[in-house]
Amino acid sequence: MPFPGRGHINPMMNLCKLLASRKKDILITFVVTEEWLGYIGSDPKPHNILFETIPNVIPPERLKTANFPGFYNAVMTKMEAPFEQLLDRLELPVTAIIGDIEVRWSTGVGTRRNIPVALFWTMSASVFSMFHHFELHIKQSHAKIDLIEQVESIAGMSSSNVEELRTIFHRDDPRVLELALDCISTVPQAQYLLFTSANEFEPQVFDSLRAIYNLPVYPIGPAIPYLELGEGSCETKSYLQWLDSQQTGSVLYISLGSFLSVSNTQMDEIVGGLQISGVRYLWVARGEASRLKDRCGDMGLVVPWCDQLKVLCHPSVGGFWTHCGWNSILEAVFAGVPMLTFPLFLDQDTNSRQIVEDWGNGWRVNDAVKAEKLVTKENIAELVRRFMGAESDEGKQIRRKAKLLQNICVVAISEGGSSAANLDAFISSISPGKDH
Ligand SMILES: O=c1ccn([C@@H]2O[C@H](COP(=O)(O)OP(=O)(O)O[C@H]3O[C@H](CO)[C@@H](O)[C@H](O)[C@H]3O)[C@@H](O)[C@H]2O)c(=O)[nH]1
Repeated sequence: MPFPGRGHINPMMNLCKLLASRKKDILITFVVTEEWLGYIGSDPKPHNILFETIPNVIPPERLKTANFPGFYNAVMTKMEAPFEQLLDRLELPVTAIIGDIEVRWSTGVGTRRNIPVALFWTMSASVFSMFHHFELHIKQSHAKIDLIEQVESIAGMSSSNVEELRTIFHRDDPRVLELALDCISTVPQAQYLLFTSANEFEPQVFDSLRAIYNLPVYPIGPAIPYLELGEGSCETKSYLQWLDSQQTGSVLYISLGSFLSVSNTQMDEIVGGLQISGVRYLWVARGEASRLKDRCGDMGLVVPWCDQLKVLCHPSVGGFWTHCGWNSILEAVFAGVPMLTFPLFLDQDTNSRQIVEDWGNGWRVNDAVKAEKLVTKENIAELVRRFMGAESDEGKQIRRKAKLLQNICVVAISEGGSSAANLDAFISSISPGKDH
């Protein structure tokens, strides 16, 4: 049961494909709303993953951004009953439920029906840990989340995390933070905890989570579509052909996420800055693609959507300007591409810091804490030129770090690697006949 959003459905489907590839006789029912079946129903998938739907009981995707707290709340309150009705209709008994933590109610369903539940977290383990410690602090001090305004420190949390929580509290709707914390509080009722991360990406955090929770913690990631990289239809996409005609490492790939947009003024500065920089770029701009196309001239290609992992793995792509959604970051890590970070929402400031300060495979475009401030086209041009330039020592350094992390990633998902072993351990523990 994924949360209905691109950044959640994709990793959940990738997780299911990984499970199906390692256990041929598994049968997976992937539950989506009727609206989401329309978006992903015809995507290729193995025969042992089946779609089932629940009615459109939540607001449609096109209204999501206008009232995200309302949408988030609807997922947590309206989907549980139709999900249970669906369970009653299924022919085969369910041996395990994998539920996105952010649907909140899957552990309740599992407990009532005596079905083991694996909760799946689609952000980083570091963000999970930050929310966990904040939730604990609030519970223990009987305070409301606006206590983040006054506190200097919280046990188990770095001062950067406290600052990032403050940013989330101010910039995003506090109701979203409150609901996310509520979801985290359900984790002790689950039987397993799954992450789309690799143990080696956030080793101390995973150690501490294993000490906190009395249940198996499995980092199985990255849950990105690497199994399908070699596949594809015969027709080559025009943007891949365009990339074929560019020089190695010369193209900056830009994507600012699947559902939030930046202000028009900031967008104008980004377009202006790219033009001045002289760097070639491929920009995924969804609804804004046609407006941007007219203004980008012949240095850039603007498309509404692309096969992102294929693009990041293309040899012509030398950098990624990202809004820091966790899936996009994992794809860049897998591809060994350094990042320019431009966080906009919830976990993205923490992700940006992880890239810039912990991993060293990227630079910031905007300062996380002062994200409201406009970044001018002059600053953008200078940064992009420096970032993509082949010669500078600092540029070489982030590219070296990106390759190092890529190697760690490849080892983790290869046979005998930590993520592959965790997938097998999870499969074995939910297989019939095992004692949960
Ligand atoms: O042209 C495109 C653009 C995006 N994608 C895919 O869309 C997904 C986007 O996911 P992500 O990068 O995580 O961004 P969001 O959709 O914005 O993710 C939401 O969910 C994430 C996981 O919970 C959070 O980290 C983010 O902050 C939150 O905005 C990824 O799988 C991309 O590969 C494409 O395939 N083609």
